[in-house]
Amino acid sequence: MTIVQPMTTARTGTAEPGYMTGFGNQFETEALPGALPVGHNSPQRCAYGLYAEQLSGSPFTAPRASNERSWLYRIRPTVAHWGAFQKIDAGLWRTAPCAEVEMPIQPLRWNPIPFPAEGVGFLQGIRTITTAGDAATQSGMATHVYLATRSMVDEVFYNADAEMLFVPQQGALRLATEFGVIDITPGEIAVIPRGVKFRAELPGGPVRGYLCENYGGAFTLPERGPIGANCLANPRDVLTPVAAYEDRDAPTRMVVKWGGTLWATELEASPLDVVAWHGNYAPYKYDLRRFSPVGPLLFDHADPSIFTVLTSPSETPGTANIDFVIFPDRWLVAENTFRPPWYHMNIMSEFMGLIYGQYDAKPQGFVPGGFSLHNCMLPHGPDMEAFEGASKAPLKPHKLEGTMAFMFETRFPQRVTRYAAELPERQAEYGAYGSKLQKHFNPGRRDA
Ligand SMILES: O=C(O)Cc1cc(O)ccc1O
Ligand SMILES: [Fe+2]
Repeated sequence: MTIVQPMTTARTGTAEPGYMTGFGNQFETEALPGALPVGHNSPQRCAYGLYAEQLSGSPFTAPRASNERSWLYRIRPTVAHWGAFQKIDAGLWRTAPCAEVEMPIQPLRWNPIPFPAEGVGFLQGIRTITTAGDAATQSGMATHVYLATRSMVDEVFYNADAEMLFVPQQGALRLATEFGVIDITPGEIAVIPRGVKFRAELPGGPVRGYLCENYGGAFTLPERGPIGANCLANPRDVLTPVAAYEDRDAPTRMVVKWGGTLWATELEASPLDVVAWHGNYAPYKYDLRRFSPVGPLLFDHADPSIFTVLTSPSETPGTANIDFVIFPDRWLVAENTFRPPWYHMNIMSEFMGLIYGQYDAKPQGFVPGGFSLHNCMLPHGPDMEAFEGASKAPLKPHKLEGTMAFMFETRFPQRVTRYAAELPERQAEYGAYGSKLQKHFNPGRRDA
């Protein structure tokens, strides 16, 4: 297999080899000198006999701030691969709308899903936990756990239904994409835009992680408002790969997810054959430990939106199709304050996962690799242990360390799949965790 290493790496500062820094830039990168046309998108004949192809992530007429497209200079155009397709089994992968089971009204929580003893490939290992909205109307999302013990070999995939946000929890994942190669390990995330072909490889053994399929507006960095120009996820820490192509004439299976169905076709060559590209529609990665949290410096617990890494906007300003929020290492300093999350009910619905460490609202039972769902307008908050501990803890500055929980929060109710509802890892007793909270009321004692 030929993976041609990049010749140009418009690298600055702290970027790792093979990546360019910045978010939403107009990037340009070429793996052969002169492969990118200068001042031109579509010359009569492209250098090296390449084909030019535009990949549009937004309508042509989208406003500049949300207009996304790239030009790809490739060995064969994608349409050259368009042979006979066969519908294939989507396994445990589901697409919204998906009303397989009644929506439970309880809070739900699961232990980590174990690896199947017989091993599993990457696409077959995607297990849908929740779906929300409707992929066909380009709104909503699906949450999944991915489990894989085998790399994709002679196989590539693209998703026409959704942008894909990968959140590794165990093991290193290599995403060999049309735009270049992205390596991620737990603590990092990667986003692959809708329509971008890739192959998932496991350089270090089995992988498990969380995956959010975003059917709606492309993820972007949230506005910072009065926070100003710095902190939260800084654009310079977002990394986009430089061009790297395969000139590989070997039978390759291409799987396409389109309209909730998986389709497969046999190609005579690898379609990861983009020698050069330019534009602002491209995959990227980000190390969540670079997130600079901003929080309450004197009293009270702020809304978790202060920890938004990426947001998928809807047509209603401030009402996200999805917010991707993290709970990273940080200092808790608030005085005379109950420091963990408050008890609450929320119009948005909250899927949470734990990458590593302990989550302060649920110190036990919510374990790395596990996940929970607190749906639209269903009450939740710290469990009894967290409440009792935090109500009595001395309020010295305290550092939450070695922890990384996250939330996929959406404006739409999330439906669990039959698979998730029936998983043996579902914690049957979790729904009643709130009933352990004690009555402390004492009308005769104001400073109870
Ligand atoms: O429910 C949760 O644990 C997530 C969450 C955290 C927080 O600090 C405030 C609100 C919220 O929904
Ligand atoms: Fe919540």
